[in-house]
Amino acid sequence: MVQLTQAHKRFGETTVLEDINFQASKGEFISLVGPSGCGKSTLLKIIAGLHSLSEGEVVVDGMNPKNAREEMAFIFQEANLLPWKRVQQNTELPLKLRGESTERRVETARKMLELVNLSHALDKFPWQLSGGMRMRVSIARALTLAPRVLLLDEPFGALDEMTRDNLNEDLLRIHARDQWTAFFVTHSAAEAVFLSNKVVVLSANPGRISQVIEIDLPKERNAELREDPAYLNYVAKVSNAIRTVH
Ligand SMILES: Nc1ncnc2c1ncn2[C@@H]1O[C@H](COP(=O)(O)OP(=O)(O)OP(=O)(O)O)[C@@H](O)[C@H]1O
Repeated sequence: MVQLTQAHKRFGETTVLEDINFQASKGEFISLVGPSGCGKSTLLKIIAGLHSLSEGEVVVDGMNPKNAREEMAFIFQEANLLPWKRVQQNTELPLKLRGESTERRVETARKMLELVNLSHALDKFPWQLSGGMRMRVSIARALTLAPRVLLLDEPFGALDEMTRDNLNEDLLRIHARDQWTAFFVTHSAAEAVFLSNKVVVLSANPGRISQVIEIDLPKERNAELREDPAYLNYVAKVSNAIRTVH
């Protein structure tokens, strides 16, 4: 679904990403971790077609990312909701921009808001929501596009631990249903392990793939897993890989 071959990215004289070779198949959940500034966000933006490569190739579903934009959705740390629009209208926005009919927009947005447990909040404005609820709207809005690739840049970084854990579980439930391919940037080893089947550890200056850690845990994951020794071992392994990366 996503393939990077000999990918290099420079900003001016500075090489930010070097020699990135990686591929993700349909339905994989890949987390990107590594020290601050190692190029995680840049890598997501390259896959999204928002930055172009200096050398090498990136292919999304057989296409140049710029031609695959309709297949991808991006979720940022900020929910970026329009303050003067209600939850329902905020969620419909991408479909409106795509020129979908009102009927289809309304129906799809309602379904996605139901999926993120926000059916009770359709008429609220963003300022009437908690941080976790705003992020749920942001997820619902991205899902209206029925993406095949979902790119998430530290989406839960600003939330408290319990809200983050709940959202992680919801995200996995939706992933099991829809099977998009996910690239998820996080600073949390625990979050990366809980969500992913692979954790990519990047080193900094320049950003290179230091390790790919396969997470061999059951596909169905719930709150109980957080106390499982196998899960905790993986968290220790990923934490250690981030700490010792060079
Ligand atoms: N548009 C840009 N122009 C120039 N330099 C950039 C640009 N975007 C990012 N950089 C540089 O590229 C490097 C990687 O940035 P990036 O945001 O991808 O790192 P990151 O791993 O996501 O960091 P963090 O974990 O702190 O969010 C940084 O040194 C940054 O200053």
